[in-house]
This record gives sequence, C-alpha cells and structure tokens, in this order.
Amino acid sequence: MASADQPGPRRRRRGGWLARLVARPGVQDWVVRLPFGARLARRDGAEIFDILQGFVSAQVLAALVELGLLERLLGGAEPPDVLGPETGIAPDRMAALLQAGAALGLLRRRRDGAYGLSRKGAAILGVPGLTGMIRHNRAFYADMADPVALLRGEAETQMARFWPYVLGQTGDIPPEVSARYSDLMARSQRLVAQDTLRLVSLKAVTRLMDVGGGAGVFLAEALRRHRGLRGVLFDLPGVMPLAEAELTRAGLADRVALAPGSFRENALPRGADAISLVRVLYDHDDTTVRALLASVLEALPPGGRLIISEPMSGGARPDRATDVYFSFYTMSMGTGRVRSARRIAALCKEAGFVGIEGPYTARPFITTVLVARRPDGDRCKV
Ligand SMILES: C[S@@+](CC[C@H](N)C(=O)[O-])C[C@H]1O[C@@H](n2cnc3c(N)ncnc32)[C@H](O)[C@@H]1O
Repeated sequence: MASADQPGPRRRRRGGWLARLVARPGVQDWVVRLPFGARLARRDGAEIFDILQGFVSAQVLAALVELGLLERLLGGAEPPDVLGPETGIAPDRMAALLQAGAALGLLRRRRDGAYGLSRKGAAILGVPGLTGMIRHNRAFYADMADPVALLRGEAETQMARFWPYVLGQTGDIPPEVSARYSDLMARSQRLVAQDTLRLVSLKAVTRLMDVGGGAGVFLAEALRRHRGLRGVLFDLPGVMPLAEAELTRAGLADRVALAPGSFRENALPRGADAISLVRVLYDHDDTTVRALLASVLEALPPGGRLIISEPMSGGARPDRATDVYFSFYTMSMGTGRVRSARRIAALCKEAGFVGIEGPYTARPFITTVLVARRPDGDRCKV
C-alpha cells in the first residue's frame, strides 16, 4: 500500500529504460569510448566498489576499536611489530590492519613504517558514545550478515534480544538489561540533545516531559540551558535508577520528577506544557506510534508543544545515512522503522496536532526535529 514515504504503483513503473540500457554488458564498453564516458564509468565504478566494500571498512574500524588501537596510538605512532605482540596478532596481519586503517583515513602511515592517529581517527575518540556504538554494531552486523533472511523476517535477530522493549515487554525487564541499553543510548544522547536544543527554542516552556527519556541526558541538557525550566522523565521502571544517578550526578535531581511507567499501558502524566520524544518513535510500529501520539495529545494542555527528534528518512530524496544504516538498524530491532519527516507529520496531524513546524536538521545522521502543537481550542477529547 502507498504511504507518505512511498510513491504509488503507477509512478514506480516509469523510468526503467535507462537502467535496462546501462545494465547491458556491451553498453558499458561503448560508454567508455565516448567523450566523458570513461570518466563517468570510472566514477561509477569507484562508487560501486565503495558500496561493495562498505561492510569490510566497517569491520576494519571495529577491529581498531576492539583492539583499543585508537586509544593506544593517542600516545604516539607505533610500528606493527610493536602493536602485534601487544594485541596477540601476528605482525604481518597487524600491518594489514594498520595499512587498511590508513587507507580509510583513520590512521597515518609514517615514512619509518610506524602508524599514528589521523585527525579523523582522533575525532572518533572525541565523539561521545561513538566507540560504544561501533562495538554495539557487532550485534547489528551479525543480523546484517544475512540481509535477505532479515528482510524476510525469518529468524529472531540479535538486536531484538538487545532491545527487549520493542518486543512488547514492559515493566518487567530486568534492571541490568534496561541499564545496558539505556547506558548505550545515554552515551550518544548528548549529541542528539545538543543538536535538538540548537534547532528548537524552549524559552516559553515551563515544564518539559521527556517520554522515553532514558538516562535523562536530554532533560539535563535542556535544564542546564534554561534555569527556570522543570522536567519530568517518563520511562520504563527499570530505567529509573540510571536516570536518577545521571540527574543526581548533574546536580539536577531536584528539578526533575521521575515518572516510571509504560506508554503502552499507562496514561502519560499531565502538567507539562511541552513533551519531547527523542529517538522514541523509530523504535515502534505505526500502531504503537499512533497510540503514543494520542496519549501525548491528551497529556498536553491546549497550545502545548510536542517535540520529536530522531534520525528521519529522506523520503522522496533518499538519504545515505538514515535510509541505509538507521533503516536496517530499526528493521533488525524488529518493530521499528525510520520514517520521513512528512510521514511523522502526517501521523501527528492524524492524532490531532496542528501547527507542525520543521523538519529542522543540522546533521541528518544525528537527528532531525519536528515540532507540533495541541490545538488552542478544544478540538480534541480530553
Ligand atoms: C532508543 S531509546 C531513547 C532514549 C533517549 N530518549 C535517547 O535519545 O537516548 C528509547 C527509550 O524509550 C523507552 N521506552 C521504550 N518502550 C517504552 C514504553 N513502553 N514506555 C516508556 N518508555 C519506553 C526505552 O526504555 C528507552 O529509554
């Protein structure tokens, strides 16, 4: 069925003639002989090869992170025959890994045969949560090893086991399991929070409720920027100890009320004039999202604002980060999906929200933001 993210069947059939022509083996030989053809074919070839080897590049990065080599090289360049024995890897294989890291621009090869960290390699260490995410990709890439099985939904995925709430489990998730995934999210949440708060203003907000707020990093960031603001953190009970610890550490515990519960089972608490959903919708199917948006609308006062922030599909203009990485990431979680801003706006409208603003983004691979409002007059049931 066509959705706001997909064109209808009539448009899908058009435009295949060029692809069919280019796919003929003889045509490639002919293109190379045309003026500009050789350059075009070379560029296409290089780009195709880049896509083809993407998995291997990611695994080279994973090996550098897992072996702690980025941190190790912070102290200065080292040759393979020093790093090999330190990590239990034969020097010639270590040389291959370091050479691959240099080819990817993560390391720099020096004339004396030692390898040091490049600016890009060092930046990986500086981005909060990135090395944790790279390690965590092991589970995701295990699911991606058989992409057709994943697409057919043939087996339980490793990712579904890592994120148990997407399977419909609620308050009874063991605290250590909740803590594990919330900790991973917390590490990367600061970047999402900073981008979100640069894109939307909370000046007029007095109480912000972050639903699915995890460890509370978004609330903490918002409260630090707005002294008069108070917060409510709504999430599964198992996540509360982590949130409490994070907010206490930030010295903000007295400005945030913790509200344990499941939005699948409980009404959301009232009293906030803005509600945020940060990286929440893309974990869930449309049925859960529709119910959640209805619940948010009910919890808001007339004129109250909803802020949605998460990686969004490029929709009509497919986006390399969100329509590849995040789309398959959420698919391997089981119930999630990356939606375009247009699709999310349509779901908000359907729930009764008005005045939809956005999408705003600085870096689509970090997040995109939409803002909506509960109508001032009483168009919706309370
Ligand atoms: C992907 S994490 C995002 C966490 C945080 N907002 C962030 O950006 O780091 C999704 C969050 O939604 C919470 N969550 C999932 N299902 C929930 C439910 N039924 N009720 C309340 N929270 C839920 C999870 O516990 C988790 O903290």
